[in-house]
Amino acid sequence: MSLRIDVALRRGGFQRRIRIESEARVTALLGPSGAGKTTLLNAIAGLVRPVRGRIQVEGRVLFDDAARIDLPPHLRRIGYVFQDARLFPHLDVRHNLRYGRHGRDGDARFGFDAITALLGIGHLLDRRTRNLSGGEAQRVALGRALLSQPDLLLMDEPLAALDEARRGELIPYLQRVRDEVRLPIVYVSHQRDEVERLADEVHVLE
Ligand SMILES: Nc1ncnc2c1ncn2[C@@H]1O[C@H](COP(=O)(O)OP(=O)(O)OP(=O)(O)O)[C@@H](O)[C@H]1O
Repeated sequence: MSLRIDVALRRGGFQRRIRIESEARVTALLGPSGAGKTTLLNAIAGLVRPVRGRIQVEGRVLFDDAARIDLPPHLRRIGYVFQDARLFPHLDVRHNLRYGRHGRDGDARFGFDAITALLGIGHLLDRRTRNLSGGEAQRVALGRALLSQPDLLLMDEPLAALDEARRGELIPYLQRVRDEVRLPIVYVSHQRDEVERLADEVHVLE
């Protein structure tokens, strides 16, 4: 796992240089509101353009202003899970999972059956998404992200919208993804205890 980031970011009046070098499976970004955590994830995903700098994931350069490299989001091979699941309300769980799937099942790194089993969502496939609990919806969102066959998974406070009990239910699934899926993960959170249960390395953005 390798992540090399050195970027200058600007959003309105916010301006910051962020440097992260990590070989960890799960790299956590911790820091107060407004520290730039979401902005950094968006820069990695290609949704925010850094003023300058370089972003390299697993040896692949996604952005390098000096070399004029700026891959569009759909070519970055990144899965993104947000605070809210953002599932498509008009599709059932199966079609949410199949949305954005790349490659054929046979040669896909993350297969449909393996991912639904890993996340314990096999029994939900025919359900409409509006009837899911918050934790179930997050597991489907995570499955959808993994089935897009990413090289890197970004998670922006995936537990923040859940109550304490649901949070406790979801954490073991996040640990399973960490342990059984060979994929670097960048995990944003406000909660140090949550980060300590999930991350190998913690970067604090002040
Ligand atoms: N589109 C925008 N236009 C102007 N300013 C922005 C924009 N997006 C973010 N900012 C500012 O950039 C700074 C960093 O925001 P960001 O959302 O990255 O912080 P964060 O660390 O993720 O915070 P939180 O934990 O509250 O999500 C904030 O001061 C925010 O107000």
